[in-house]
Amino acid sequence: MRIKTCKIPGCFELLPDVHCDHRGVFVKTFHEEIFSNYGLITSFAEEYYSGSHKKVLRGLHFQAPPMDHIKMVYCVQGSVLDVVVDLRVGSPTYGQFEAFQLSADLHNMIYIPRGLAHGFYVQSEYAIMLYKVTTVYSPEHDCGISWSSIGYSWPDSTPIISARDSDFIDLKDFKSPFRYEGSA
Ligand SMILES: Cc1cn([C@H]2C[C@H](O)[C@@H](COP(=O)(O)OP(=O)(O)O[C@H]3O[C@@H](C)C(=O)[C@@H](O)[C@H]3O)O2)c(=O)[nH]c1=O
Repeated sequence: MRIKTCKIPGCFELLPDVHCDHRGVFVKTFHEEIFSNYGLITSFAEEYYSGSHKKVLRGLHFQAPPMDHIKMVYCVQGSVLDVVVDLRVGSPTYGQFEAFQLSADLHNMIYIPRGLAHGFYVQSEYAIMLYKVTTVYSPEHDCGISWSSIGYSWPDSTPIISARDSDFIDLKDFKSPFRYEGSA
C-alpha cells in the first residue's frame, strides 16, 4: 500500500496493492500493521456503504465532538468526485477544500481526519461508497455544511440531494467546534 500526503494535513490518499489476474482483481483495503506503521488509526467502530445514482450529491457531513471521527472512504463500484473541507480552527488549510477522483478502477481510498466535512458527487451511472469510521453513528451529532458554500466548482449545479443536505448552513456562517491539534 502506498500513502500519499494531501494538501490538508492529516488527510491521506491510500493506494492499495492491486492483484490482477484472469478472474479480476484482489485488493486489501485494511492491514493493521501497515496502518499502524504509517501512524494511521487501526480501530474502527462501524463500517457501512451507500449506493447512489448518477448526479447524486451526498454531504457535506461530519459528526460533531465528542462523537467526531476519523473516516476512511472508497468507491467499490463506479466513480465519484470526493470532496473534503477542513473545519479545524487553527489549521493551515482551515476553510479550504480538496477534491479527489475516487473510483472502483483507481482502487484509491481517502483517510479523513477528525474535523473535516466530507461529501461526494456521483459521475457514473451508479456508485457504491464504503466507509469505516472510528465512532458510532450519533444522529444528534451528525451535522453538515452546505455543499454549494465552499467555493468548489462542482460539475453540476443541480445535483440530486436529500432534503437534509439542502438545509445545511453555509461554511461562512458555521461556528466550528473543531480545533487543529497538529495531526490527525
Ligand atoms: C450515516 C448514517 C445514517 N443512518 C441512517 C439515517 C438515515 O435514515 C439514512 C440515510 O442517512 P444519510 O442521508 O445521512 O446518508 P448519507 O447522506 O449517505 O450519509 C453519509 O454521507 C457521506 C457524505 C458521509 O461522509 C457519511 O459519513 C454519511 O454521513 O441512514 C444510519 O442509520 N447510520 C449512519 O451511520
